[in-house]
Amino acid sequence: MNQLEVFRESLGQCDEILLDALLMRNRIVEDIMAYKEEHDLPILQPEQEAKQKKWLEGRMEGRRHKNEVAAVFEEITRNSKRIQARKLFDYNIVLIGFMGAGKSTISEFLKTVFAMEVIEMDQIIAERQSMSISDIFETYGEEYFRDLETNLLIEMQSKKNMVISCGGGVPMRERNVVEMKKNGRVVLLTAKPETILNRVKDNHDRPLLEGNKTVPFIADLMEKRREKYQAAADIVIETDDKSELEICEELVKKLRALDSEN
Ligand SMILES: Nc1ncnc2c1ncn2[C@@H]1O[C@H](COP(=O)(O)OP(=O)(O)OP(=O)(O)O)[C@@H](O)[C@H]1O
Ligand SMILES: O=C(O)C1=C[C@@H](O)[C@@H](O)[C@H](O)C1
Ligand SMILES: [Mg+2]
Repeated sequence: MNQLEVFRESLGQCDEILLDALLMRNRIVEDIMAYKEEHDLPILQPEQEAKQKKWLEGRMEGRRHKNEVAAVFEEITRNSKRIQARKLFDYNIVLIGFMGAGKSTISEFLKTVFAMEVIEMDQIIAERQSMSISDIFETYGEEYFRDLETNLLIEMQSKKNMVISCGGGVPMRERNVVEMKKNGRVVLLTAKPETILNRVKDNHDRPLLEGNKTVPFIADLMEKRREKYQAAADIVIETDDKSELEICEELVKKLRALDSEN
């Protein structure tokens, strides 16, 4: 064997070790999940991730290839999250609820903790049409916009493990509810009108609320939509005075309970 062949042989041995370690790590991730479920422990423990990051920084301090190694570990962490998410949910999670209920916030949190992909329906529709939602309403009318929503929900049926953050009016059309349920569990986020007002008062991106930022207006519109939202929901989560972590933990628990019934 010449020197080059010796190096390649050694590299191959390193890859074998890495491969075995990765397979073992992935199995342990699944075991941890199963243990947490069995013992009714919180699935989400973000402090663990922070601990692992700190450990790596300590171990790599002043060493060569620090950034390269950090990038590999980031990817390993992301993949562990994906493994967890796939084990927990083999469908899409569809978030519905009133403006300001926290659909986008909780979607982003699910993306962080489970590395799930997020579809912001309003954003995708606006991007694809190269128009703002208000302009689509003004130019083509609400029916046209609702058709775009229906088509996007149908498109999402071929995907798995996505978080779909719906526009506030999506569940108002019955067909949309039928389509979202074909490959998704529907999570209704609720909040009291006072909470909603508090959350949206300084924001100007919600045309329906512009000039109407009062508790009576929000309560009235909420009441008009309540029945349809409730009818669409597989699970409901009240979000008042709860952190993102608490809401997501409740979401995981309730969805798992629902899945074990079916
Ligand atoms: N659980 C929470 N606790 C405190 N603040 C929250 C919570 N959830 C969301 N918020 C805040 O409320 C505001 C509105 O939340 P978000 O944009 O996620 O609502 P949304 O349901 O996506 O609204 P829209 O239907 O208009 O898109 C944001 O500023 C967000 O930071
Ligand atoms: O509540 C609604 O009817 C809407 C909410 C927004 O997300 C947009 O989808 C649009 O402005 C309609
Ligand atoms: Mg949103």
